[in-house]
Amino acid sequence: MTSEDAHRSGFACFVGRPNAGKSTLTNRLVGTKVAITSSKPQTTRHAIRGIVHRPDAQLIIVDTPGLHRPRTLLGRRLNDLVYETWSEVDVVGLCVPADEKVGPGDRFIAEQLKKVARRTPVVGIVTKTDLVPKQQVAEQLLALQDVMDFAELIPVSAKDSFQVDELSDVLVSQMPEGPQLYPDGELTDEPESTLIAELIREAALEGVRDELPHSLAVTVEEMNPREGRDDLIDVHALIYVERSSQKAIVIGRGGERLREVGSQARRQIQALLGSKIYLDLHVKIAKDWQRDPKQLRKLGF
Ligand SMILES: Nc1nc2c(ncn2[C@@H]2O[C@H](COP(=O)(O)OP(=O)(O)OP(=O)(O)O)[C@@H](O)[C@H]2O)c(=O)[nH]1
Repeated sequence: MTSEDAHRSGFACFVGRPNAGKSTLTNRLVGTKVAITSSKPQTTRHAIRGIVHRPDAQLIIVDTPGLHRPRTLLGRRLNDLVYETWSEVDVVGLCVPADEKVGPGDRFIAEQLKKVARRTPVVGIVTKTDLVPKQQVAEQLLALQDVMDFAELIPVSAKDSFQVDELSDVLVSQMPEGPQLYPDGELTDEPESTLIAELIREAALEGVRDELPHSLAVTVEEMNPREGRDDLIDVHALIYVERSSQKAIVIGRGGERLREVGSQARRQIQALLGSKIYLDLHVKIAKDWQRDPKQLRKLGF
């Protein structure tokens, strides 16, 4: 093998302001749903890895939470996690949606990238190109070029799969030569319970008020095959909120919302596990958990 066609492997992560399309792009690259997506900003909390298997390369994608003004202990921990990720990966993709002007938010992220991860190459990605005419994509690429020094610039649409393979090529070209790091067929190294908790959180966030997202956390307390049956798994999970008013929102009138959340999450979890599940969901109040180090640890932060 010459170095031209040697196997490459490494880590990539996407950054960008909330709603830039990072999770959707990760899912499209990996080809299955691993990171949660939502029209609400800042819903990605865990560094979920999706793995792209190619004959010539293995690309591990780390999906970081959004950077934001740290008002709580959780906010600070999330930002630290972002900075740590940036300096450890082989390449960062800075995502800017085609349908929104390049602005102070993007420049702020670029400045942080230059400071924290000077040695990490950055690829500029214009996302959601399906939403605007070609001319506007070209203009967006030009505007993005002024933000920082990019290793490469590329427009993509996760929705239409436009240029997604090309993006994969560009990211792989920044990886060092190296062997496959994960076995074939593995899509993510997150434990199943974390993915399940994320799916429940996603379902619980659907259609609720803007202030709720950061107050919601989900833990899977237990997950066991039903005794005497090999086709059913019992999953017991807790949804944590901070106040009784939030508990009321999540549960809904007569428990209606919680039932909807449960049945939506159940469908997704069944697809993930390939098995029937019984989902037992409870809502608990953990007062001000975002400010309490002990509670944060318990919830996995
Ligand atoms: N039309 C179109 N919409 C997209 C595309 N990619 C993402 N979206 C939508 O944009 C919204 C945000 O997408 P996400 O992937 O959740 O964005 P994100 O950057 O991960 O968001 P945070 O987790 O909040 O940081 C969702 O409603 C997606 O459906 C795309 O290629 N085309």
